[in-house]
Amino acid sequence: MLRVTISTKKSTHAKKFGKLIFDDGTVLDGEGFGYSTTVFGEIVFNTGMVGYTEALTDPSYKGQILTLTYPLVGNYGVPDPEVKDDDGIPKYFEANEIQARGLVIHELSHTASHWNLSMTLDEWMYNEKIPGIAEIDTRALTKKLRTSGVMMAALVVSDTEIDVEAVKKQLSEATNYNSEQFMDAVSTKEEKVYGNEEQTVVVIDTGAKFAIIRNVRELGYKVVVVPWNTSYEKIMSYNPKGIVLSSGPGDPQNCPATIETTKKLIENNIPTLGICLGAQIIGIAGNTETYKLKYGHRGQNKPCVNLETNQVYVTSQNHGYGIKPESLEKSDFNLWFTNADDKTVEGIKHKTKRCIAVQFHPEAAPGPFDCKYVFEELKELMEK
Ligand SMILES: NC(=O)CC[C@H](N)C(=O)O
Repeated sequence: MLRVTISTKKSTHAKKFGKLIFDDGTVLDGEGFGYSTTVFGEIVFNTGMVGYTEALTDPSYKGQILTLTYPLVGNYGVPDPEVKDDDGIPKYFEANEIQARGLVIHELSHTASHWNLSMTLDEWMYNEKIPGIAEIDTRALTKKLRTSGVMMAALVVSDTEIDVEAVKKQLSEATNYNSEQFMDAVSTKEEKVYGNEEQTVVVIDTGAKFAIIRNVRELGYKVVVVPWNTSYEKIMSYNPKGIVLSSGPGDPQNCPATIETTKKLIENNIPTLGICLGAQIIGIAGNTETYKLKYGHRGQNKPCVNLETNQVYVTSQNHGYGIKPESLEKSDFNLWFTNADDKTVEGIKHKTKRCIAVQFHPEAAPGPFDCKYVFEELKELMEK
């Protein structure tokens, strides 16, 4: 007989004050949860219905306060970070700790039930010292961001009354997201090796999600993860079959060392796949231009058309910058994928070299696996 064990947990923390204070002066009242503290960051929204554990640990959310539009959050709890895969990578998370600065939701589920939960969302965020605010109309908030564009905000969770004027002053002095430097915070400090296969793929870590490493491992290669500013010569010393430029936070222009390395990878026809930030870096290295989107693409149901097959795929996305469509014309790339909603650039292929890139997340985590074949395309390039 099949026996399924469902774990159930209840949050036990006392009620806290919570306020969300925007750059434009708007103040929203809510109920604080997680850790009592004040954070400043760019406030963005994600329209996915599930996947808060993956989203919160995605290093691309560094420096951002994440709003979830789905109205009920936390009901399946949080799995055990100690559960690892065969390479010793946490199985259910995208980094070793929460990366977003704070979380904004409508209703927090105080009771969580799931077969693999080890704690509630409230407990996890408390342990990781991350503030959360509930009882916010996150759909109205999303409409606001879609109209005005993303902006800086403060999220305050406190056990005592909150002094709004004092926080407004701090917010006006906080470092703007656009000029924050994230690479030292998200990139590995030293090389990391996974597996002992004969052939190697080097992942340049500009804030890589664990799922990117997992997917390259599934292709059957040893993976060497290197810091974001590793030189071309150092990378070639691993004798790689191919390179993956990872996802990551912030403006791609803040990764000049990676852009320089990428120019050489392209010049020397080294098989390369870029994902999200990695795609933008490849774009800049190959003479396209990037720009900041008004409110970005963050969700798991973003339709993209593969122009080679005219097939539409539902993709997982989390980005605030993009490659300017009009800059492709005079660049070294052809358009590969386009966004069916707003015609933004979702994938590019080099005209003559073994270099491909996607703006969406073929590794999903969270989201649909429909575009996993992009990793197979890298494999084909490596075996050409
Ligand atoms: N997920 C990512 O790699 C994001 C890329 C980049 N930081 C952006 O926001 O566009």
